[in-house]
Amino acid sequence: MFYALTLTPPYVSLWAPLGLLAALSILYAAIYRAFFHPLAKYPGPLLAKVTGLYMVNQAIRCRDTYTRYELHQRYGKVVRTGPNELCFADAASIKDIYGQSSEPCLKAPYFYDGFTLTGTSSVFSSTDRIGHARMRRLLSHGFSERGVLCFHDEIRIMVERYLSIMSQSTPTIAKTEPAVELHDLTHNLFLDITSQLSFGKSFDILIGGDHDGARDIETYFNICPLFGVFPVARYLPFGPFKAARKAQPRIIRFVRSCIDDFKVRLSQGTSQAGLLRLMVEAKDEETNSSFSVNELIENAVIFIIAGSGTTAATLLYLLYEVGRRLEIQGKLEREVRATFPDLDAFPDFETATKLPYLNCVVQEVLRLRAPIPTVAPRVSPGKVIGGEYVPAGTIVSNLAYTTQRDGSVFHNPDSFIPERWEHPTAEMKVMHRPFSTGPRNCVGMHLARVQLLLTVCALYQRFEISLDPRMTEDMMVQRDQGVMTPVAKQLWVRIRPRKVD
Ligand code: HEM
Repeated sequence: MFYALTLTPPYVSLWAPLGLLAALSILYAAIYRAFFHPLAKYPGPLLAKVTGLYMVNQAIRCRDTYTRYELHQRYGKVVRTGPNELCFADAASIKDIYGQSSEPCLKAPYFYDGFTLTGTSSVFSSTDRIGHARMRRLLSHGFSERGVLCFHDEIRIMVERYLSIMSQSTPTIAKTEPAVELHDLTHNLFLDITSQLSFGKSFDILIGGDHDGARDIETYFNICPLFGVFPVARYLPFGPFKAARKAQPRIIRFVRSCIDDFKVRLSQGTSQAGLLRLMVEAKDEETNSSFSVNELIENAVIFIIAGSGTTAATLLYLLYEVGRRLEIQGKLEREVRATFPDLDAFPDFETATKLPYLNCVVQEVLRLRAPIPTVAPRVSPGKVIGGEYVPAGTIVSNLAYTTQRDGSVFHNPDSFIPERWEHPTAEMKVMHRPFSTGPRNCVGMHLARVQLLLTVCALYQRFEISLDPRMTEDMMVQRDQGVMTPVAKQLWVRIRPRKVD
């Protein structure tokens, strides 16, 4: 022991000053960030002001959105959520951050760079203004409200399949247990539709069960948002990181083969309508360019990621919120059944989109249970945001989760009241943005609406639906993992096919 002690002085002399220097640098950075940084005047938790690890910890615990919301309740409409980050919840900054502008706040690369398979950007992950505008032009025709109506038949076929699986399950299960679980079935419906449109070939999970490509995409995209924040995570040799790395080349091979097959069918004149066809055939006049193969891969995959879980979660929450309120359910059923009385005639979108109460219900679900009300970070170019100058390079966002619950704009903000949308105020329209707003709003908004309205109309047209008593609010708490989905991953309902004399 004494021998050991006699060895310590040289180490002490080497490490002690280094340790002291490190401690002093950390202390200096913390004091600077808390009291002298250009963002020092903004309120927020002390820990968030001095280290980005505060919000990283919230994200790892799936509490990023909830924590930001709580911070807005505590500190007000502008909160410093990181050493170099401000999170807003007022009306003015929505336009300043996300609106069309000659000085736009571009998407923050640290967040969006992770969403790539090949190293090429998709329309979602692009952080470059000009490159992004080119992709939006290439996609604009097919994603327009008229454009997505070309996919009506593909969508109808899948929804018919979904309904038929439900009516088949009901009588057999009914002998012992008159309930059907809709969470997985609904996710599979939208995975099947989106893969049909994006890859020209459906996963067919509704009829065929598990699909390797779908599993790989889920494995990779559950982890890849971390790659932007911690690039080193791409190379970690264990657990989900390793699984994601292994899935990556398989996804690229799979999507490339779908594209190749599709091009053959296109040349033979046997291909169907869909997003892939739109992308393969699109030409941008302004740059005289088309999508490269890697851009086709990136975009086809991002449509699956951005388009299936979001639409599924919206439908599940609609069935849940409506199912809990008999009065609302009755009103919706009466509207749908009076409009589409013939059970053999599948509802059409042009009629469905004009149903006033249905539209109110969808708006209210998207207000209270939006799938992406989460942080959408942008970089300030150095401009006035929400009335104050925000220095260049500051990460800024405006949280829809908070604005859509603002009690000064939405009365009884935590209650589900579709009627509030019968006469929305101008402020409600600004604060409500489930599909975001401005040049980076959701390109798939019209497609989502077509899928949702057709499925909801067909469900209430054909079935008597009621919530199973086992459903509790705890099961439907939104799990905050980028896309907000029911934590229990279950929605149990009782379903009886309707009979009309
Ligand atoms: C109810 C369903 C949906 C909701 C609530 C929704 C919501 C959103 C939101 C909030 C954004 C902005 C995200 C950000 O800035 O980080 C977004 C972007 C996007 N969404 Fe959707 N989405 C839905 C369905 C879809 C569908 C069906 C597709 C395509 C098949 C799609 C494709 C995209 C893409 C590609 C972007 C990026 C657009 C760009 O940056 O130019 N979404 N969506």
